[in-house]
Amino acid sequence: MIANDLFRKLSCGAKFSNKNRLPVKRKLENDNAACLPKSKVCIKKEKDTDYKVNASIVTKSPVADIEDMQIKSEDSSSEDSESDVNKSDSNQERKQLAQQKKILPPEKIELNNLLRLNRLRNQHKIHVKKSRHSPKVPNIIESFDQLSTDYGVSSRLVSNIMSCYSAPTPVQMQAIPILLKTHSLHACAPTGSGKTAAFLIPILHHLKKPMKCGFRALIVCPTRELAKQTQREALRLGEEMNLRTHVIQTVDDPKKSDYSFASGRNYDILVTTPNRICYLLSQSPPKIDLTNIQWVVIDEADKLFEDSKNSFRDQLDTVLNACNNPSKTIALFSATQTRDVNLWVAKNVPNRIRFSIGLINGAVELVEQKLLFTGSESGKLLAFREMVAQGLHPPVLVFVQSKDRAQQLFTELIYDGLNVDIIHSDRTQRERDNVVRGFREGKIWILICTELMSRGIDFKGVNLVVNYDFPPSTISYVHRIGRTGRAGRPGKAVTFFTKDDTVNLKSIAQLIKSAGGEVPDYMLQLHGSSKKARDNIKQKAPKRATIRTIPTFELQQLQRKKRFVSKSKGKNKPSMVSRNSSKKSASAGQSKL
Ligand SMILES: Nc1ncnc2c1ncn2[C@@H]1O[C@H](COP(=O)(O)OP(=O)(O)OP(=O)(O)O)[C@@H](O)[C@H]1O
Repeated sequence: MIANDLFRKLSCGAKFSNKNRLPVKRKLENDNAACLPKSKVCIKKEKDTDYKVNASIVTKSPVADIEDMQIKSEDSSSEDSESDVNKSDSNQERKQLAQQKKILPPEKIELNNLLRLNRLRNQHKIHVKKSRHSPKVPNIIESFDQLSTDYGVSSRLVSNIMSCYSAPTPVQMQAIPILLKTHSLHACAPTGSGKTAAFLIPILHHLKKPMKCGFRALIVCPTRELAKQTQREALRLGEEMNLRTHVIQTVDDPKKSDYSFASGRNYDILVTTPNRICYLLSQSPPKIDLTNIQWVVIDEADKLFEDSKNSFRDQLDTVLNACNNPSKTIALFSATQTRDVNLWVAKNVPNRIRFSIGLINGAVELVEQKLLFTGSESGKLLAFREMVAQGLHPPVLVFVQSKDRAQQLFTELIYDGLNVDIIHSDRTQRERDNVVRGFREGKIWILICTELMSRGIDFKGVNLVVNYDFPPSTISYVHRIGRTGRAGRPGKAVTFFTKDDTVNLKSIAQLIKSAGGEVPDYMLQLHGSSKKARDNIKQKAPKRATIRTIPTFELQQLQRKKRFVSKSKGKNKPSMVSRNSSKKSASAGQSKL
């Protein structure tokens, strides 16, 4: 077929007499055998083209080939009238097409399509993990248009989506069709990869319009900030659909916190933290009715499963018992996964589909990551000031390990004349809301925060994350630095460390390396720390010296001591510093920087 096709192209415009009408294949062979200089050129061309055609066939899928053939046969029909050869050519093509159709039954075509979709899954690093009880995994979607053609999603919703986003992200490609088919799901996808829209779009589609039967969807988030952000996204995607998305503001005011059966039930979607919902359920009679819930989404699932005083596992049991609709769909999303969550999900949602995008618990490759040894606490402050002096590009998020330290750093930086604020759980809700708004609007350039803000919060265009205090775990690291490098944008993350931060240093260095970053070899060769040490550091942050500028006088004293130490070391005398490690580290920091 290829030779015929080529021949037709090369011979375009030439006239053939009847006696030249040999079968095309034979004619080409004859031409090759007795080639004149002119025909040599033709043959050479023919070979070039032949090569190209062959190459394109190799790279295309069988389905694409069939489509190609159909297009070619249509094209050639216009040329056919020009010569008899072309007519016979076209006949032959039609025969071959019919033959192909015979060779490829509809199932085979379907199979080819599946192969193509699987190739796309690999390309987007979508890894589906099959389990015994999970249903058939729906095909991925490649564009948002498919939502209306394949799933009957309303044009209103599709146009809302397309006014926000042009194409689905990998997690959306796979999660949206799964949830549109109302299958339960457990998905793990990198920070900033669009998980929120992945669950909101199917929920908005299924709920369609407001109804007076109370909450039909429940989204559980670890913090109120994240709940409000999810509500905002729901309002944006559900514009003009009139669905009512509610965040519980208060549980103390009886008038404002009655969501019981008798309360009018003018709500559709509830976004909340587990504590609030459990509190309302624990009232007698319960102040919230969840009997009509068809969708339960657990966002940041592994955070909610972290052991705390009010273990979320118990809370979740309470919540799921209250959502007693047997046909509800349960979806769990997170950027990181822990064994605990996997075990819980396997036991409680056995029929879920499980998939992940890219490396599980990996850092986003778009973030340029750096580990910076500062020697001591005062070294950190110097390093931060140095970064400011060199020019910071706001907005910048700075993570510290406690509220006290947030306040200490704030006090230092505000006197440097920086446009800085803090957010932590001791601030009132109004203060927290104002700070988040100020940061979003660019009024605050540097936001100092605790672990509270490490999960889920989507500040547009954060340029830099500074881990002023070393994160308590690799998972915390992934989430903290995931506040930058979101939705395909690049970002930077700098993590300060001192000699007190060795427990997770190796694993974080490995993580940076696997995301394509550079780390010194010695970090990768460190001994791995024990599980006990890792658990301890998660439970209790290391004790650190107060964040404060060391007055010049004190600094001189420290330097004198340092000189004394180095002299006495030279004389092999016991070091003063070895008896006072914090001072030793302070001086080390000064020298380093
Ligand atoms: N299809 C898309 N195309 C472009 N941007 C998108 C798309 N979907 C979502 N986004 C944007 O990507 C950003 C991150 O989305 P989102 O907050 O849902 O991420 P996430 O995966 O939940 O992150 P995290 O794990 O940190 O919670 C948001 O600003 C969102 O508007």
